[in-house]
Amino acid sequence: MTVEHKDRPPADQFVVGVDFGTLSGRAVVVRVSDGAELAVAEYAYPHAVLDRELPDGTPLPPDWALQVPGDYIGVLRKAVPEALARSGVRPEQVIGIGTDFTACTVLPVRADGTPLCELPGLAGRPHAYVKLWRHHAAQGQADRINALAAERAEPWLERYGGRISSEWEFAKALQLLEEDPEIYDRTDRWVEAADWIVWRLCGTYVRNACTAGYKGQFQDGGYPSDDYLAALNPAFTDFVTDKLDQPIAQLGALAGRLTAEAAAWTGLPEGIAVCVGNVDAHVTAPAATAVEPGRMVAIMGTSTCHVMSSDRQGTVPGMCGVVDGGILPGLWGYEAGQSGVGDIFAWFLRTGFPVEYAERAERMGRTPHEYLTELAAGQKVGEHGLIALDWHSGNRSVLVDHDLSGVVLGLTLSTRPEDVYRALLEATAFGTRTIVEAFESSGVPVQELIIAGGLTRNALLMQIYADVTRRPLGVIDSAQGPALGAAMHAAVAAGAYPDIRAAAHAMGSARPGMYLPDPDRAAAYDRLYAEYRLLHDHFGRGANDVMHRLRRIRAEASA
Ligand SMILES: Nc1ncnc2c1ncn2[C@@H]1O[C@H](COP(=O)(O)OP(=O)(O)O)[C@@H](O)[C@H]1O
Ligand SMILES: O=C(CO)[C@@H](O)[C@@H](O)COP(=O)(O)O
Repeated sequence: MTVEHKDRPPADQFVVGVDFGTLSGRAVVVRVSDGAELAVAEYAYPHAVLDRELPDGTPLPPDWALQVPGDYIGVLRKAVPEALARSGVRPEQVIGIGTDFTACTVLPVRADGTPLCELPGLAGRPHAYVKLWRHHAAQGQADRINALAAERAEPWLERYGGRISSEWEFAKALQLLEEDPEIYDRTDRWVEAADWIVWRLCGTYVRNACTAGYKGQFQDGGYPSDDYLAALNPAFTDFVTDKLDQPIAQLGALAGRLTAEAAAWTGLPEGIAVCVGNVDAHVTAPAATAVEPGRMVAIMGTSTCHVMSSDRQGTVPGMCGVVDGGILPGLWGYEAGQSGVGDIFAWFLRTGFPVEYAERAERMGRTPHEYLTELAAGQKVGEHGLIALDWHSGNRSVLVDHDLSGVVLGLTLSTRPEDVYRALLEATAFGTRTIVEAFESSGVPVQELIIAGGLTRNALLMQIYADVTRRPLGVIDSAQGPALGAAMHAAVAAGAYPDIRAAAHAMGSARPGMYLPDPDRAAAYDRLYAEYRLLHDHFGRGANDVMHRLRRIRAEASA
């Protein structure tokens, strides 16, 4: 069904946005004319993240993080029809569906898109599964990729701040080749989950420009050369030609039409527009109306991604990449990030939240996060005497080293759980300030910080970020920013808007200056931030390599 473009679409047209996060998928039914979200439904992945063992019990080494692709189909079969039912919208009123995904979340598939982990006899092979974005076991391959690229002065390296991450497509594929060549050989396509889910919806495999650029190193019309790949590993020479290369489409483009199978899963009409895939961070920028240069959106959830468009092409040390049109057409899209944020807070709840605290929280009707946040909120800056490094999941920006690890300094016998929890909240704010300062000192100005993602629910965390960064914080209006962004791109793909900027002005919204920096707290945080940066450089830039030595000791012990 094609939609005639009008100045403002009719109020009875709707789109569905589906945000595939780390632990769950969220479907939202959105009104095309104004971005109103009529209903949302969430489906938690039954297998969550496989980081200890496969479903059949096969053990996994440290730093692995896999997922089961069937869980993603569960989101289409459960969350989408549930959101549609809750919305009261009739299926025939829906003109398109858009999706966004975590990235780089990649999987090996056969030519028809069948994941290798679903093939007979491969359920016990770790490399046959989806490698989640935070799969960090390819750091060795990433180190070799970086060393060889620097040695050969590969032109694309500077587009990624000088270092390629172990989280991205080439490092993960090289690990697959070198650790399970049979699975590598049986892989017809190496696919981003962002594109695989669109393939499942419309039967067409097209790569989206966002993951191709940031995670697949596609720059200036090409990938890293075959002879560079051959120098990495001769068996890797044809990786791009044989397993990666595929037509690339711009964000907001039409990937195809909803198939009969996907219509049966979702309850949506066969033939509606299916938008090209997108990434959960980048898709959120227009939902937060950040369509002008210099407006940085930090999507804070399990991890944090910092995305910002600029009219300047620059090199920011340790950024995740700069891609022409990576976020918005016609502008350079920058990405940076912190691979552990909400994940670090979750780790502390698993390991440092005493039973008596849990009982008190339950009696008060608070979640563990809410309870610890309330206890921590009353403290003055620095009162706990702690400082932490937010590297429990490695460091994505600006050091790009996932063999680094977390630190909490200053512990005494009187340190309480709420003290450590607050120190962890603050450490992630120091990490964001480090990134913002890297942009500023590289000549790429950050005019405004807008927060999106699940962590906007924590007001103390937001205020800490305002105080630490000494910047007013805007907050996106939508509690489902990525899903709204995906819905907006679906509206463009369905022809309701000429481009994503027009959709952003009609459907996106954010509140500027929701959290303002307090001068006294900001001054107190400057002292703690100075200590954070000393630790950052001491442990992260080679002065003391103890974190890497500990990993080697652990690897030897676990071997
Ligand atoms: N009130 C809270 N304060 C701090 N962290 C929270 C709170 N609620 C949830 N989290 C963390 O947020 C993360 C989930 O973020 P969310 O944006 O909902 O999902 P995703 O990262 O999958 O998109 C989890 O790691 C969880 O520990
Ligand atoms: O890395 C990216 C985007 O480039 C994210 O998809 C990844 O950090 C996961 O994000 P979430 O924390 O699950 O929202």
